[in-house]
Amino acid sequence: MTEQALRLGTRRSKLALAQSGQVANAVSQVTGRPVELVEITTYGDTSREHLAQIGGTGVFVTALRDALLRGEIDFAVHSLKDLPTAQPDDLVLAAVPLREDPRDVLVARDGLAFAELPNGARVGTGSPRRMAQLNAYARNHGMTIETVAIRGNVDTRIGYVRNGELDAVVLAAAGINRIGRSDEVTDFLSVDTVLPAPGQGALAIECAADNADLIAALAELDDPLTRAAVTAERSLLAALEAGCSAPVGALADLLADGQIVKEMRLRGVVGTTDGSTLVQLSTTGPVPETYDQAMALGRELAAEMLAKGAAGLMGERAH
Ligand SMILES: NCc1[nH]cc(CCC(=O)O)c1CC(=O)O
Repeated sequence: MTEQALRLGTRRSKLALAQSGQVANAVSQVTGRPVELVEITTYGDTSREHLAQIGGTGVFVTALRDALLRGEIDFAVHSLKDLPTAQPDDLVLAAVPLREDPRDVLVARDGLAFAELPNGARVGTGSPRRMAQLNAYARNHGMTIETVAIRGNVDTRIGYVRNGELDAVVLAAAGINRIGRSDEVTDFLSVDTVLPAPGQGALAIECAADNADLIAALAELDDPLTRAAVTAERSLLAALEAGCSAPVGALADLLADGQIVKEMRLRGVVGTTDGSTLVQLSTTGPVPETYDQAMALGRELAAEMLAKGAAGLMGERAH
């Protein structure tokens, strides 16, 4: 008798299907069971509004979570950066696999790097976080750029450069890699210039809290250091009371002395979208061994950023 297939709920976008396909293979290896993809349309997929306007929080995940709670699917794969920081009691993040490249990248005409863009260049991004940091960099380097609010899937956004409407667009490296279009990248933006969104480049595998057998099996796909890093980043976001469409960047990484890992560093930034003001700070602490320690690192940095006026820069709160 063949074992019953596990049902993996996924969005239908090319990116979602690519990352769900990868996870499906990994899950079928660790469980020995076949995995079947169940495609689900979310509000974020159908709404044509700008994410900053619809609030951002959870627009890509609510329909998947509802399907989990109704028992229509066994687990769901999300881009961690799209996941609201509040975790519902009846669902658990069973695994956060090893994160891939967390950076943002530029896709520009004529192979241009960001610093080579001509004055007046039109740079497309729907993300207030990217706008704030790109505009701040431009101001500090005597460049003038015009950030243009766009949205749409990765192919659509690259299309704006191809058809000449924009000089460049900014995307997540992880997304462009996962759909196999990394040869379009003309510049990898240093995290010293643009801190990524909290959780960027990481996936989250979520299932119902009462599904103990599946939770135990999925735990094999968890990467504890990725989980510690994204937990600190998301704790910062939560403590700033910001949503995923707020102009907040964060990245946790490990500081090593030779081969020996010494500390975890958490960097954070909040700014106005015109780039005229940025609050950018970092803190370090022991490499977290528990969820609570990772959370504490994020809260500590948030407190320092709030003391420097971060709250006043976030504009309208998503919630
Ligand atoms: N905002 C949508 C979104 N959610 C996750 C990714 C990319 C993959 C990731 O960060 O894991 C993207 C596209 C992008 O920002 O370019």
